[in-house]
Amino acid sequence: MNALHIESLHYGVDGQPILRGIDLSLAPGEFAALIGPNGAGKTTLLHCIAGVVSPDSGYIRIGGADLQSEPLQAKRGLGLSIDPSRLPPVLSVRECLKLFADARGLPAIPPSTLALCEALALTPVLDRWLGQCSLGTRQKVGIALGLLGEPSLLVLDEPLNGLDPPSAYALKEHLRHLCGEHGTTVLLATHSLDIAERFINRAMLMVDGRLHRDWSRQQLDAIRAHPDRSLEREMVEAMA
Ligand SMILES: Nc1ncnc2c1ncn2[C@@H]1O[C@H](COP(=O)(O)OP(=O)(O)OP(=O)(O)O)[C@@H](O)[C@H]1O
Repeated sequence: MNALHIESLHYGVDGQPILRGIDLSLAPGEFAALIGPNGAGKTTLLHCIAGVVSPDSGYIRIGGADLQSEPLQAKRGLGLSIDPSRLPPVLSVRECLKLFADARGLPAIPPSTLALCEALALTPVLDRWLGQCSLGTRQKVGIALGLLGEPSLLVLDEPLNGLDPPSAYALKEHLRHLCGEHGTTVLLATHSLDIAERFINRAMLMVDGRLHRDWSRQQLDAIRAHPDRSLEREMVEAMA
């Protein structure tokens, strides 16, 4: 069964089409990047998958459950990184993690989340108010919240933005471990092609609300192995 299956997805605002017929399937354990120019529709697609906005037509199935007709079952397996601007400023990092653990039905902040916090250098700020944390720190908290409870499908919007290099490295290694060892599926939207191309095993180029090009694991391996090729260059050529 696919971790994510999308068919003929359309979405628009005020009569303006934003997503123009998306078909996409991700298998368990796939580590996929959604790339593309500004305004292509990447965030909108992630918001449709997370149920933040409802598509005008089409289907989204998460782990076999239809997002529209079985939303609770579909969202049970989904983790979404939280935008740092939406974190409550008057809660401490620990209180916020605890709140999300409660919402997932967990008795406490799971050890795996505390281990991720340690890897992301969040441990020293666990008792600091979110309103007093830097943007990069809140970005890390938003990621830790999305990963809490080890959901089987992770949807991350620009997770590497604002992360210092050691934290970005720790996050990539953590995600790679989740995909490889736990069969977690990751879909992340990113502009950090130079970083992403080294660890993803699938890349999809979105242009003007459509998936324009898809690179498989084998094609990415060939790009990595060639001294003159890069995903950045492939993307520019695909858009020419
Ligand atoms: N609520 C909204 N109302 C009107 N237009 C919107 C709304 N949300 C998104 N759009 C438009 O939809 C298009 C796609 O936006 P989206 O944020 O999904 O793109 P993106 O690929 O994530 O871009 P970026 O790389 O810049 O983050 C843009 O033209 C944007 O202006």
